[in-house]
Amino acid sequence: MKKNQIVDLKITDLSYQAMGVAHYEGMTVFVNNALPGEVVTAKILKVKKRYAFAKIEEIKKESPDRVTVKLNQWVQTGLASLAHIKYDKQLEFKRNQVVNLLKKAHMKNVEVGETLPSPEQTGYRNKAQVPVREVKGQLEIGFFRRHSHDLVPLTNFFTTDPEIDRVLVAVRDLLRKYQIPAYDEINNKGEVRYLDVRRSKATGEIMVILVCLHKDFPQLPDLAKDIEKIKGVTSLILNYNPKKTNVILGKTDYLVFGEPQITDKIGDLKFKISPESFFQINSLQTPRLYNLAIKQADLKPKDVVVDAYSGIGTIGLSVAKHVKSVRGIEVVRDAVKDANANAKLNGINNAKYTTGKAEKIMPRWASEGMKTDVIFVDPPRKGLTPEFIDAAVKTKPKKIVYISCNPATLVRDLQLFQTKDYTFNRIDPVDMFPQTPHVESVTVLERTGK
Ligand SMILES: C[S@@+](CC[C@H](N)C(=O)[O-])C[C@H]1O[C@@H](n2cnc3c(N)ncnc32)[C@H](O)[C@@H]1O
Repeated sequence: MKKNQIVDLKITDLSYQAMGVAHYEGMTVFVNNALPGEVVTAKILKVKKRYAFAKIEEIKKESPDRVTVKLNQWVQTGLASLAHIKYDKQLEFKRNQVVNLLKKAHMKNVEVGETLPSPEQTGYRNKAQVPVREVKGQLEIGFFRRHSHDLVPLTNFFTTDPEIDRVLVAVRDLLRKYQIPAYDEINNKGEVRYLDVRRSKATGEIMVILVCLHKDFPQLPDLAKDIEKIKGVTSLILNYNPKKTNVILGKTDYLVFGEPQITDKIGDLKFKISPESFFQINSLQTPRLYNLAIKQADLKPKDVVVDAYSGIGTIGLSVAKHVKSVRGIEVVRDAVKDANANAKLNGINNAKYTTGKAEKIMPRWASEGMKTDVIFVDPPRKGLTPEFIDAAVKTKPKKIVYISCNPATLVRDLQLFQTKDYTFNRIDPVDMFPQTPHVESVTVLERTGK
């Protein structure tokens, strides 16, 4: 097989990154945008030892699950790489990810629920973080083409709240008006690197964060005055990121106008959110995810609860009024400040959040003799660490409720829990990210030993 070769392929599967999978002369070929059941003529783009990448030249037989996508760029950029598949098939795809990983790990007798659909399938994101770059001599916002830093200009981000798209475009136009340069990542020059916009569905407040190379620039006062006039915008923050790095946000925020936080709601509780703090991006699906987790936790008034990887305390504070106490752990200092302030804001006085790495704090608590009843964990994609798992089980919780955004690390961690007298019999996938291959899920582990 050679680069640029044209081949006919029968697509038999969908990879976990949503690429069509075919086999050709002993090689596995990943075909962008192709669906199982399709027959395509494809051009080989890259050849490795055992696999290759290809792109479709022509679809000879189309899958009945294919839907027409208004903008090809949504699929090309990875912004919405499942958008060409019917929604019910997307849900099936996500469930299958979990089923296949369990099978690979020889984990039997586990029921995998149907994926809980999201109430909104597009426009559901309450936050957008979009790169700003110069393309053909003009400042543009958009999304990077998959596996590259080539900006594809966009104004409709499809999965983002349309009100956020409106603000993104308005700010882009102002950056052009004041001739503020886009970031040039090759030479680490220019000014605006990213636009980060958050909108609270509950209050309508909109926070704009300009991620900039410098702390200040001459046009900032005039730009700020105009941004303040954009309908709905309640605060502007300059995030200072001087480094040559792929990390989006720098370490320092400067408040240009408005409140330093945005207020959102989950159920009856209010949450104040700082720019660096994590907040679930699918506002309508979040309470449904939490309810699924909390219902299965079967909490009692005497329970001591740990909320690990707590963000701004959304899970722990949602249960605090029904249990004895909540202790939370979170690594981002501002998020911990938000969590403790959010406890006060909601009249909760039995919840306390601590700054630090969960894999360091949990062993400390265990060695101090802490006993728990229920532990909620909601780690980032890399999952838990053996140190955390060891310490968590030492505190002897009846239940560990694992909210996961990566089924591969989930299954790895569940295997380790099984060696420590914890068992589980079902996993419930929840669609937090429609049109993308991301799989969220809830698993409840129960203690079997004494
Ligand atoms: C998927 S978010 C969940 C947040 C929260 N439970 C929620 O539902 O909004 C994961 C959180 O873990 C935090 N985090 C990442 N690594 C961590 C670590 N080693 N120890 C503690 N927290 C960590 C992140 O800052 C983020 O707030």
